[in-house]
Amino acid sequence: MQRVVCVDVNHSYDGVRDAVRDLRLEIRAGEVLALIGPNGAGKSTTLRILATLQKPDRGTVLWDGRDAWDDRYAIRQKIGFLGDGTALYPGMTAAGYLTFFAECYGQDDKAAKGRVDELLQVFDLASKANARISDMSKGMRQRLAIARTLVHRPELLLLDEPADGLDPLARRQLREVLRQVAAEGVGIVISSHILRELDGFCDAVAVIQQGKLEVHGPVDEVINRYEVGRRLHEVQVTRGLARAIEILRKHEGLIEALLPLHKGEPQPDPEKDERGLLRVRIHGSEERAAHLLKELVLADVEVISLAKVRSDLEDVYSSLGRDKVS
Ligand SMILES: Nc1ncnc2c1ncn2[C@@H]1O[C@H](COP(=O)(O)OP(=O)(O)OP(=O)(O)O)[C@@H](O)[C@H]1O
Repeated sequence: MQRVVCVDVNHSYDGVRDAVRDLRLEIRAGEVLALIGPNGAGKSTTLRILATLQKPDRGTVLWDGRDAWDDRYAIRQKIGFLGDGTALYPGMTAAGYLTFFAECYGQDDKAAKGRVDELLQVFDLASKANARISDMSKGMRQRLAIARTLVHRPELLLLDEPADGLDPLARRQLREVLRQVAAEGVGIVISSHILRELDGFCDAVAVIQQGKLEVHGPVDEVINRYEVGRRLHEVQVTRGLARAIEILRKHEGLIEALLPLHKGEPQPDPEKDERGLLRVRIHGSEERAAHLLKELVLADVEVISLAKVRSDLEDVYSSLGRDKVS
């Protein structure tokens, strides 16, 4: 697979409300696409349509230019899918479960054993190979479910909220595994309503709200388009904190937060403390930021730096929320 494209995909379950509307998405080989949206936004529906488990009412999914629905039986062999209610058979062992799926995909005993051992290692489950699924923790079961999606070396991996139930270490491990899988040329779509999980890990992002795609593109491009990166700045003050606040307050809505200069230090009190970190949103040109810095320095405020904060997807998301409200 080189490219999977959704072309104007629409779907409604009840004929009244659109679960997804005019969806245009593109997934490329080796790319991790984050599908982000609140509950009920249409993420699972999108993934099910991409997996050819749901026929869209209108529009098509093209798999290297060919209609995926028409070719669905062949295409399903190339897809790894983790749905939101993936069944695990509690009486099976971890190794038995993976072997069962490897055999379903037609692997002979030797190939199946090799692949199962490899996946148990990768997902840190080797010591649980012979444990019954019913005796495994939620996180282990989730790792096993994800391992199952890779048994047949898919070309497109579709994961619906895969980090659900994983602790922070397991989440990091999952990100590392998925980056390796992507590096082998697999296209990955991963849905979540928790943005922090996906920031800094995916190549492209699609934000979906009420069935409609709000943003789609490479992460950096999306962040730049929303200009959130350019707006948020941090001013590190070592002397003259109260004066700095007074000056910045003259510019309405500028100050977002006052924080300690270093993590772990107490919250500064501008009446007593000289040092602090101010988070400010500077709209407009770079010259405006330079001008503010000059104003601070001329007022004898000692500033270590006034610098842009690299924005993350969280900012894009909340900026979208603001756009919608206003
Ligand atoms: N099987 C179904 N029958 C009827 N309506 C459905 C069905 N599945 C989803 N919907 C509706 O379609 C809309 C989109 O749901 P979907 O599950 O795709 O969203 P989601 O973004 O995955 O949400 P969540 O994060 O809560 O899983 C919702 O309004 C939901 O109620």
